[in-house]
Amino acid sequence: MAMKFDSRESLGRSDRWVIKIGSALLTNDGEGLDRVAIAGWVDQISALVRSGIEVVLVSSGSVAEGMKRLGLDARPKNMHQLQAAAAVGQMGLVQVYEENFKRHALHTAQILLTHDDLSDRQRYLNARSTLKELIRLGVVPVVNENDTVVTDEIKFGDNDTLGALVANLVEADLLVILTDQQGLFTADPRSNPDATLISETLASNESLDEMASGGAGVLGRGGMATKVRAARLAARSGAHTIVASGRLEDVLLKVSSGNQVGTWFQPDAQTLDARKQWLAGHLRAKGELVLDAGAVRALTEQNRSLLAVGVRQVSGVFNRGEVVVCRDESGHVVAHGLVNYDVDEVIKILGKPSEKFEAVLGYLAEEELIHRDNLVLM
Ligand SMILES: Nc1ncnc2c1ncn2[C@@H]1O[C@H](COP(=O)(O)OP(=O)(O)O)[C@@H](O)[C@H]1O
Ligand SMILES: N[C@@H](CCC(=O)OP(=O)(O)O)C(=O)O
Repeated sequence: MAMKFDSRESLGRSDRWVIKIGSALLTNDGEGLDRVAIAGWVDQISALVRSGIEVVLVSSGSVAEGMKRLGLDARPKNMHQLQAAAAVGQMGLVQVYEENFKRHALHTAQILLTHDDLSDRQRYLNARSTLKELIRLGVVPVVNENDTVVTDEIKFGDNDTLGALVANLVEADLLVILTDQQGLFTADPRSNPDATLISETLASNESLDEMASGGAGVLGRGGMATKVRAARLAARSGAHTIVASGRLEDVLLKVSSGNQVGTWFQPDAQTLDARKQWLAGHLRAKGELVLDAGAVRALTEQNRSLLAVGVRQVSGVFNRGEVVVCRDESGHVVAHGLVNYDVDEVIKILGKPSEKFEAVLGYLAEEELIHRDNLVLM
């Protein structure tokens, strides 16, 4: 299958972009938001919108701005202090975007999301419809994590992941991640001055993990590791990702003219349909199943449904219809799927063939524990 965007030029002309601006870039050396820099990105985004590109912005910066407003020197360690700082700072963040987009006669909209919003199918579909309607109206949505209500268990934590899931949600062609480095280097350039910039790669390239293992900056959350992961998540809906420096002059306009800036992560040929992308995007599931080697082969090599007979262990609390993670016996994630039985029932039927279900449970709801239509390999 020919790739839809086979050159920087064609990608630069694509219709729908998600642009993520990271904490490391947005903040002025711990002095709150860098308003001059933000005004510059807004000028560029406005030019893109005027040229017909639909843009959803994912912006970090609430914690950094909140820290400044509350007079805090260091990022709070205490969860509630952090959430309070985010709540205060989010006001400043949307204010800056609103003011700047107004200069270009463009409206903005605030969208705050949590992981739960995207795990629940109905809320996911609602978020999608609202974002698409805003785009249709020519409004620039400004998305951030809803830091005030998230807990450790349910947070995205870094906005790269959020950006990728938003790219899936709106079926973007391109995810642009602006950060404080020129792109992905062969090693963390902060500690490896000889590292070189990767200019293009397949998102699935496994050697990227080692290169990106260097951690984040002082204010950033995930470093390059979450950007590589984001590129892979975005690739599931066929989106390309460019990681580039937000400090490079006219960086977004350069991307749109097809200049070779940053690192271009290309998706593999195969993309998932929208429902399977939603399944794949579950980063934290309600439960886990451990599969034996035969079940792993049935899923990965033969494209079969998961039967209870191949399941060795179950954990978590889940009901029929919820998403569970399937792992092999060494702990590697093999698949995500919508399970056909509640956890109490799975405990009773695991390791058993389907014809025994009736004797054990008193009924047979489905032969498969997870039907292959509801399974996505990871
Ligand atoms: N291989 C690499 N190439 C480039 N940057 C890397 C690499 N490994 C780690 N990093 C670090 O990732 C940081 C950017 O991530 P992060 O601090 O999370 O920024 P942001 O807030 O923009 O997401 C850079 O400052 C850099 O030091
Ligand atoms: N939601 C947080 C952003 C989290 C964060 O810093 O992420 P990232 O920009 O990916 O390093 C905030 O607005 O401060």
